[in-house]
Amino acid sequence: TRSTRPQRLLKAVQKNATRGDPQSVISAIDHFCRHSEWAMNIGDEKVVNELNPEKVLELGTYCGYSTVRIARLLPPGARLITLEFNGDYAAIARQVIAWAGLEDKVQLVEGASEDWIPRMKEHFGIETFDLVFLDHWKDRYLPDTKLMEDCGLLRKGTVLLADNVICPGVPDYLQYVRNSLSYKSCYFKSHLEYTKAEDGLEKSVFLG
Ligand SMILES: C[C@H](C[C@H]1O[C@@H](n2cnc3c(N)ncnc32)[C@H](O)[C@@H]1O)NC(=O)c1cc(-c2ccc(F)cc2)cc(O)c1O
Ligand SMILES: [Mg+2]
Repeated sequence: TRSTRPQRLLKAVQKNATRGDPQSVISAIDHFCRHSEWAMNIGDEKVVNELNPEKVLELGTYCGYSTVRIARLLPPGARLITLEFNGDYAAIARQVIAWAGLEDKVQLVEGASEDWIPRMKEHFGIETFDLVFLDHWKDRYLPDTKLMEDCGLLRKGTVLLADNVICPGVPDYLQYVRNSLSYKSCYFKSHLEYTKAEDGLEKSVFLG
């Protein structure tokens, strides 16, 4: 059978990127997406701010592109936990993360966000997160944000960074973080990865 897009993305990484060099992995995936195929990553325009977080949670790993983008910026000892419920994608992402040499900073968990958010404390010994990157099914952003609040995983100053708030769009989530007194929210206009369509990131700081 014909290979899948994630499998072709992984091949492009193994062919064009240098083991242990995260930047070369990012460039290989950018090149693959921009010139050969479109994949649902955060694009090379949506730069993740230098927040210097110690504890990061990513919802929706896909092929691990944004995982590598974030993890390469983490200081020594910092950790990124990323959740992906599609086993095929998780298998690809694991190899992309390993190729970048970031496996000791990244913990990829194969499972659904709604099942694993309540287990962060007892299973990973996580008190609170410094940064959460929301990039999974768009109708899960709001329920999972409320779940993280209820599980006490957000602290004063935790940053929620939500991808695709315009395209495909997350209207219920935007309405919540922009009107809730518990968040200070701002929008970073960008483009849907590798296209001219408008998209953007919403950055929301939890006020406690
Ligand atoms: C949702 C996907 C990303 C991944 O998330 C995993 N996932 C899901 N729900 C859960 C969960 N509840 N727990 C754990 N993992 C979970 C999944 O399996 C995908 O691998 N991303 C997108 O769909 C996505 C789509 C577009 C896009 C834009 C314009 C178009 F015309 C079409 C598509 C752009 C983007 O930038 C995206 O990110
Ligand atoms: Mg996305």
